Amino acid sequence: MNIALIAHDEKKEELLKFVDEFKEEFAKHQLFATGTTGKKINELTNLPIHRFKSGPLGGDQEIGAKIANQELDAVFFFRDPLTAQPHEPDVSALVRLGDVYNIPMATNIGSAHILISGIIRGELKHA
Ligand SMILES: O=C(CO)COP(=O)(O)O
Repeated sequence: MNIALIAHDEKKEELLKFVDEFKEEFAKHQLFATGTTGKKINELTNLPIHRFKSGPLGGDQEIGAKIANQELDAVFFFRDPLTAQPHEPDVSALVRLGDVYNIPMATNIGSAHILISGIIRGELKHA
């Protein structure tokens, strides 16, 4: 499966810990990320990961384009709901496209655990 991993700055530690915890599973998939998130995941886990631009510089839009081209099967997007983002329109556009194309998308650690469980069990449509 093609999986995108994205986190806002205040949520990066949480996503890193999550990816590290499920490293064995993530290693079985093709991973994509926004720039800084991908760099940090790769440094921590050594997992190969395709990095797009940093979110505020267009990375969210690049991932959105991948969704529109139906090239992503699942998205983990740990959003920070308490901090204003300069690229909020891009964030909304990414989430919107996820809904347009019915892409399973976890936007917090609670739903992330459910989504990774589904992936591990092969319950996703494209798994
Ligand atoms: O801003 C982001 C998502 O909206 C994430 O971008 P970075 O991974 O480059 O920090």
